[in-house]
Amino acid sequence: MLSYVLLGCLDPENFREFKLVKRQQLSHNVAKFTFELPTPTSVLGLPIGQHISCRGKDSQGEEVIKPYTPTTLDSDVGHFELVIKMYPQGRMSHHFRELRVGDYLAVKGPKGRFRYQPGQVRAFGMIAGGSGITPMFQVCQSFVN
Ligand SMILES: Cc1cc2nc3c(=O)[nH]c(=O)nc-3n(C[C@H](O)[C@H](O)[C@H](O)COP(=O)(O)OP(=O)(O)OC[C@H]3O[C@@H](n4cnc5c(N)ncnc54)[C@H](O)[C@@H]3O)c2cc1C
Repeated sequence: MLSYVLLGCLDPENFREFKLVKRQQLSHNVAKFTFELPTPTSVLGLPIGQHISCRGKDSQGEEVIKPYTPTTLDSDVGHFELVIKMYPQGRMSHHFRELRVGDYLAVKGPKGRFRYQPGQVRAFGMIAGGSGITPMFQVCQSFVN
């Protein structure tokens, strides 16, 4: 775990820019965004159960910062993915709707108090709605791995 923190690409104090390399539409208002890490062996450095802050501009050009949970783990090297539901009038949704391959996203983290250690508990109960599935998906993936 410590090595992930040391080698991770996140900075809890400053935003860092990551390049969008793939955008895949999953439904009419949900898309998967794949961002490149600095090297093919880099890890994001996000403890399981934690999230990142993403910074963008709304339709008025004003800065907006919102939390998101990558659906990838640190075992996925060289990239990380975000699955985003875009709301018609959502402020950060506007930023993601406009984001094109080759653009950069400003990200800061890790954020959050919950930290899951594999084997920490015998059973997990989860309740999630809509895009709230993303943190659950992250923890579920770590069970499977
Ligand atoms: C820990 C955490 C992790 C998260 N992870 C994810 C994730 O992985 N993926 C994901 O998609 N989301 C995730 N979210 C939710 C995310 O942070 C945002 O809340 C979400 O993307 C909406 O932000 P927004 O700025 O686009 O919408 P907002 O601007 O906050 O709008 C929210 C709602 O209000 C409506 N609205 C806004 N303005 C108006 C208006 N003028 N008139 C009428 N309606 C209006 C919008 O249409 C929308 O339905 C996460 C949240 C948390 C707390």
